[in-house]
Amino acid sequence: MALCAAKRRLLKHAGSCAAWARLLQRQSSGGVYSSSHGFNQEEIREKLRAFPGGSVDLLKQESGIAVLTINNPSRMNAFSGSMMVDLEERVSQLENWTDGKGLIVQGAAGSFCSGSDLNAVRAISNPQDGMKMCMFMQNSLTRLLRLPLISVALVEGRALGGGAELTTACDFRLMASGSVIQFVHKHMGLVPGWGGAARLVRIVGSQNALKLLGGALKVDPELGMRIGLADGVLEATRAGEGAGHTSELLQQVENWLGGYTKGPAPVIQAVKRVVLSGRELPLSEALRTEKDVFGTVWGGPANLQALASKSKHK
Ligand SMILES: CCCC(=O)SCCNC(=O)CCNC(=O)[C@H](O)C(C)(C)COP(=O)(O)OP(=O)(O)OC[C@H]1O[C@@H](n2cnc3c(N)ncnc32)[C@H](O)[C@@H]1OP(=O)(O)O
Repeated sequence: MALCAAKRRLLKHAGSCAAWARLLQRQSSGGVYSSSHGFNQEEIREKLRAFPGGSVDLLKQESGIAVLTINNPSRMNAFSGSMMVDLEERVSQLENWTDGKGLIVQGAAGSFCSGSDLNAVRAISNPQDGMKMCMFMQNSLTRLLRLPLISVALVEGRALGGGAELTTACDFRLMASGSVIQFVHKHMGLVPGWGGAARLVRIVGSQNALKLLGGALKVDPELGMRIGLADGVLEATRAGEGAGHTSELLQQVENWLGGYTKGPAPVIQAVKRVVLSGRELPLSEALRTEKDVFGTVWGGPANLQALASKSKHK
């Protein structure tokens, strides 16, 4: 009898593993463009690598929270071509991180990101190359937002242009006092192209998005909180800027994120998946996905443990 129950549990677990694999496939293969759209990833990678400088660094921590750092301080963390390729590679690593629960995206040395590197932009200003860069970055940022991790942008200093778009590819944004998010595209004769407009509308609504893009408004933490672009304001206790100041802010963000990532990785990842489905899919498809995700945690170790401990939620 006990053997049968154990076998049933094992079969159920195998079944949920298969469901899990299907979900991973469905949600993380998730770029927007493929070869059917004339998108040749290898070709654009090669082109982008011709504009080197800076890096995008990934630190995966035992806590299940990773830190992704946009690192090009001499250009206010602008994205060179090679950094765009780096970003895509880091997203791939995060897609395969089974123990992951949360992600913090930050800029190095006290500033978030000043968008695309204007030197690279000038060199690829022809429409064909611009489209390719745009598709490449849309794919990477869409995959970033679709990671089964709860993500937060730590906005310190300035997030301009593509940097502002990057903040919208995270689930949450926490703004340090004195920081600014600004969609400066209009001043550059542009509109967002990294998916930032589509995501912004979903975050702040079309009225606010139109104001932010049409006016190239500077969003400080106060305005950010008012329109729902910011989810919190970070106040450092140390005066000024510098390494201590930055690591104090990072610690504050880790603590904040810890409030949402406490628990086993499969459960936290399942939470992100059901919210992501609700956000992106038509209702009937979202409901079916929710059922599949539910199947991955129902009768799982955390669920059985909670049942055994007769937990109460007072
Ligand atoms: C679809 C994507 C669309 C886009 O992202 S378009 C790009 C939008 N971003 C911009 O236009 C940013 C332009 N930069 C600025 O406004 C200012 O540099 C910024 C960020 C406010 C900082 O101002 P300051 O604090 O006065 O510092 P600064 O101007 O002396 O800058 C320090 C060094 O960083 C460089 N830098 C800043 N942003 C850059 C960028 N995006 N691409 C390439 N280089 C960039 C800047 O040129 C300067 O370098 P250098 O010391 O003169 O060699």
